[in-house]
Order: sequence, then C-alpha cells, then structure tokens
Amino acid sequence: MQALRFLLPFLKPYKRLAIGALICLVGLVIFDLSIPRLVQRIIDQGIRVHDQEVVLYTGLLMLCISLLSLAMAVANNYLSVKVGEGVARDLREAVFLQIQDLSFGNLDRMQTGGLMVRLASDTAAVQRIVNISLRIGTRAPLLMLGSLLLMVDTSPSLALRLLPLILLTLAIVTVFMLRMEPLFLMVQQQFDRLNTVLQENISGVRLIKAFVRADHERARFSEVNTVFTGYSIRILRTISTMSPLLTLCVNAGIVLVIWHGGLAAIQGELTVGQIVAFTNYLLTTLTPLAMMAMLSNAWANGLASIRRIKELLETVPEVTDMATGAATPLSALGEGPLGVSFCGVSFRYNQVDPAGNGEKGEWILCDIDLAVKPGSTVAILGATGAGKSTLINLIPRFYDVIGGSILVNGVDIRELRQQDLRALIAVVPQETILFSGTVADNIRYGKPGATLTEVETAARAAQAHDFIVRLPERYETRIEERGGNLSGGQRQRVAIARAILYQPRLLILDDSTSALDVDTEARLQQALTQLPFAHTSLLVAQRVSTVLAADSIVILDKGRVVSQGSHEELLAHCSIYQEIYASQLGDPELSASMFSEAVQP
Ligand SMILES: Nc1ncnc2c1ncn2[C@@H]1O[C@H](COP(=O)(O)OP(=O)(O)OP(=O)(O)O)[C@@H](O)[C@H]1O
Repeated sequence: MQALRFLLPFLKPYKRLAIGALICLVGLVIFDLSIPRLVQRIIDQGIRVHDQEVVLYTGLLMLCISLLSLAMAVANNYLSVKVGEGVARDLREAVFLQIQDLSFGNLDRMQTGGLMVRLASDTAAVQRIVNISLRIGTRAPLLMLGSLLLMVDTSPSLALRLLPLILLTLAIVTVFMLRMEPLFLMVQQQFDRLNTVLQENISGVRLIKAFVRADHERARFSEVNTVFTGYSIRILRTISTMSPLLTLCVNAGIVLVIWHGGLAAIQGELTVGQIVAFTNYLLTTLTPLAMMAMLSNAWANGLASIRRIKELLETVPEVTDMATGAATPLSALGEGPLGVSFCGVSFRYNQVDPAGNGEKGEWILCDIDLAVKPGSTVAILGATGAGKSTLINLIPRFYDVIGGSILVNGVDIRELRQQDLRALIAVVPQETILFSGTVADNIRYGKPGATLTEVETAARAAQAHDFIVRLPERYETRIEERGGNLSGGQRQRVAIARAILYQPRLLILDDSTSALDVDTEARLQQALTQLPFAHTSLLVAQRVSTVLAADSIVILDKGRVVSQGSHEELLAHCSIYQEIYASQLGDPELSASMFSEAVQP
C-alpha cells in the first residue's frame, strides 16, 4: 500500500492513459469470460440438437469477439507501455535530481554502484511493475473473480466441491510469494554489491594492474558473484518447485470436474456444454493464479525497487536552505572580493548517524578562528589529514559547520541559498574532475557562453595554453573520460583555467598545483596575482613552494590553527612551519632567494 501511495504522484500525469488501459482490460476480461458461455451454447443448443444456425451464428459471434479482444489487447498493451515508460522516465529524472540535490554528507554514505542501480535497474523494475499492473496483473485477478462467479452460476454444487482445491492453490501461491519476496530483496542487494565491485574495478583498472592485484580483485568479484548466483538459484529452485505443484492442482481440478460433472450429467443434472464451460472457467481461475505466482518475481522485484527509490527520494539533504523568502539576498554581500571569517568553527563527519547507533565521527576541525580579508591571498598549509580540504569544503556549504559559524562579507553562510553562495565561488578540487568533451568545453564548464578568446586568456593564466596548442586539435581536442589522455599536471591546469574563466569572487585551489613542477607552479602563482578581476584566493597546500607568495599563511595541525602570518613571520616564530620548510626546501637561508623570486612581480 505504501508503495502504491508513493507511486501515485508519478502515475498522476498518466491518469487518462492508465484509465484507458484499464477500460480495455475490463473489456478484454468480459470477452474472455463470454467465450466459455458461447461454447456451452454451441454444444447444448447447437451440436446436441443439430441446430446448424446456432452453431454458425455463435461461431461467428465468437470470431467477432476474438477480433475485438485482439484490438483491446493491442490498445491495452500500447497504453500500459506508454504509462510504464513515462513513469520510469519521471522516476529516473526524480532520482537524478535528488542525487544532484543531496549534500556531500549524504553522498559519502551512498555507494556509486548502489546509486547507479537505483537509477537504471530500479526504475526499470518499477516500469515493469506498472506495465504488468495495467496488463496481466489486473487481468488475472479480474478473470479469476469473474470465472469463480460464473462457475457458481453454472453449477453451484460443483463449484462448492472445487472450493477446497481453489483455496489450496491460493494458499500454495501465497506461501511461495511470501518465501520469494525476501529472496528477491537479497538478490537486489547482492546485485548492488556486484555493481559496486564492478564499478570500482573498471575505474581502478590501472591501479589494479600496477599493483598486480588482479587475483585479489578476481577473488573479490568471484565471492560477490557466487553469493549473487546462490540467491538467484534459490529463487529459480523455488519457482521450479512451485510450477509442477500448480500444474498438479490444475489437473486435479479438471479430473474433479469431469468426475463429479460426468456423474451429474449421467443423472441429468448437468449438460455437456455446462461441463465444458465449467472446465474452461476452472482453467481461467487457476491459470491466472499460476501466472500471478510467476509474476511475483516482477512484483517482489518492483516493490523492493520502489522501497529503495522511495528511501533515496525521501533522504533529506544534510545541508538545506532557509525557507524561501527567509534567506539573505546576495545584495547583502555587496560587490567585489569576498572576505571569509571562521568564528569558532568545529566540524566532524557523520554528525548525522544514519544507522542511529549513536556513533559519530571524530572531530576534524576544532574551534577554528580565521579571518581572510577581501582581496587577499591566504594559504592553508598542513600535513596530510590535518583538515585542510575539510576546512575549505565548509565555505561553499558542501558540509555545514557543526559548531560556530562562517561569515562571508559579514553574512552567515547558512543564511544564504546554497546556489547563490556557490555562484560566487570557484573551487578547484584536489581530485581533478574533467568531463568527456573538448578542452574548450571543459574550460567553459562554469561559463558556457565564453568566447574562445576568453577561454584562451584563462588558459594562459593557468599556464595551460602552451600545452593545449600542442594538442592535435588545440582547444577542440577531445578529452577522454576523466581526462585519460592528459597528464596529471595538464588536467590540473585545465581545471584551474575553468575556475579562472568563471571569474569568481573567491577562488579556492585545493592542492590543485601538486602535480606541477616548481617553475610552472611559480609562474601560475604569479599569474594568479594578476588576474583581471577582483577576488580573494584561498590556497590549500602541502608544499611550501605553493604558499610562499601568499599574504598570509595559516598552519593547520590536527584540525586546529596553530599559527598564522606571513612567510617571514612564520619562519621566525613557528616551529611547525620551520620544520615543514626545512624538510621540503632545506636550509631556510639558502631558500630565501627562492622566496624573493616567487614574490617578485
Ligand atoms: N568524506 C569524509 N568522510 C569521513 N571522513 C573524512 C572525509 N573526508 C575526510 N575525512 C577525514 O577527515 C580528516 C581530514 O581530511 P582532509 O581531507 O580535510 O585533510 P587534508 O588536510 O586536506 O589532507 P590532504 O592534504 O591529505 O588532502 C582525515 O582524517 C580524513 O580521514
């Protein structure tokens, strides 16, 4: 019932088509049920009394009904397929949009494989269930009910004798359906796992080869595959036990009808036509029951899919906007580069524990106070795992702070609509993401209307132009999936060009120059200071060379700000900075010249 309630809004736009399909179906059932009655008439009022006219006219009537049945069946199929496809398309879109709407925190807990299954297989399973419901799924119970009534009408005493057998068949089907539902659910879960492993293997195939882990991955896949196959076999075994049992019930029914009916006919209580009609009605009672049991596969599958889609669509994004109208308008931020203030910010992942077992993540950021002046360049330096990416991910509200607040130009970011806030910021993430398409398309991603000159200017600033013009088709060269035909450093520069072209008021580079050589990085840093639009820059880095030219460097250690100042101030007073500096660039004295080179315009 819950599943139906969930599906109703998706069915609403196709109400007329669905009603049309059901009307055809009712017509079809009426025609189906009329045939045995006409057969009875041919036998009793035609063949038995040698009345050719009755045989001829009734035969013709049956032919007309068959043709009408055919037309109804075609119309019913056409309409139900349209409804099923339409509902599936709308569901796919809803799932897709929901995935887009979910916050990073929600997505962290969902596996990509599972989401792909939701989008592809689950929506297809719902399409099947809608399609089936408008066809055989409704036709079968209607036929059964009609046949039962007509059996009683034909011979109440014979119908009464057959009642135990019909109830037994119903019980068998119910037991099998109940047994199969959890099995189908398990099959779907295993299918999710199978997809996840497969997807990880496809995306990580280079790594697997490099570490010679093919055997390990084969074993992992084989394990999931075996479990999946095991459940599938259990389902097939259950179905193959049920089929002969149902056939036995149908055959037993026919024997009972012929036996009791035959005796009644000898005593003149029943006609031959009535026995034939009764046998037909018995078949149209029991056969749909068997069909429904077979369809229980699709039903259970579809219901499990609906449950999973429902769960996904009902997931509340962890980061939400204030109610419409209550959000602060962007105009409150004024013009020009953004200033960012962290006021006592604390954060941990898994603050919302989906399992409800009270386990929450460790604190990743503790009591961060930090001010980034508008128009300045601030670098965040720290060891791996210090919380640098986490810190900058809080600014565009990829995650919401748990303690404290973040202000942008004096406005708490939670008062801004996520879309508005993000439109002011360009983030170059640590892991470069490129889409398949041309180099120019990728650079234009945030500003689709940009001219080629604008694209080139951004690429020059990102130190990408030189390598792009050496590509076979320059800016029109196609980038393969995930940038497979570019080097790591080239990918990073395309991603930086994309952010520059966007002309954000706050530019965040999350360790996105890590694959560049020191010279290229220095040129890039230089170019970033001369961008033709007013902006604030936040640079996350592990390398000291990346942060030398920043106005201010923040040292983050184990989620806390341990020091902040210019390169010279930190070199003089901050022991962690001195250590990082010495480990990466050697003797501070010797490297002083490098610093002056980096900051020279
Ligand atoms: N999505 C996540 N879910 C749970 N924990 C996370 C997540 N992302 C990061 N962490 C944890 O948060 C801590 C800080 O990670 P973060 O990526 O912010 O560090 P970082 O300083 O940027 O490190 P690196 O320089 O290696 O990128 C790590 O212990 C990491 O395991």
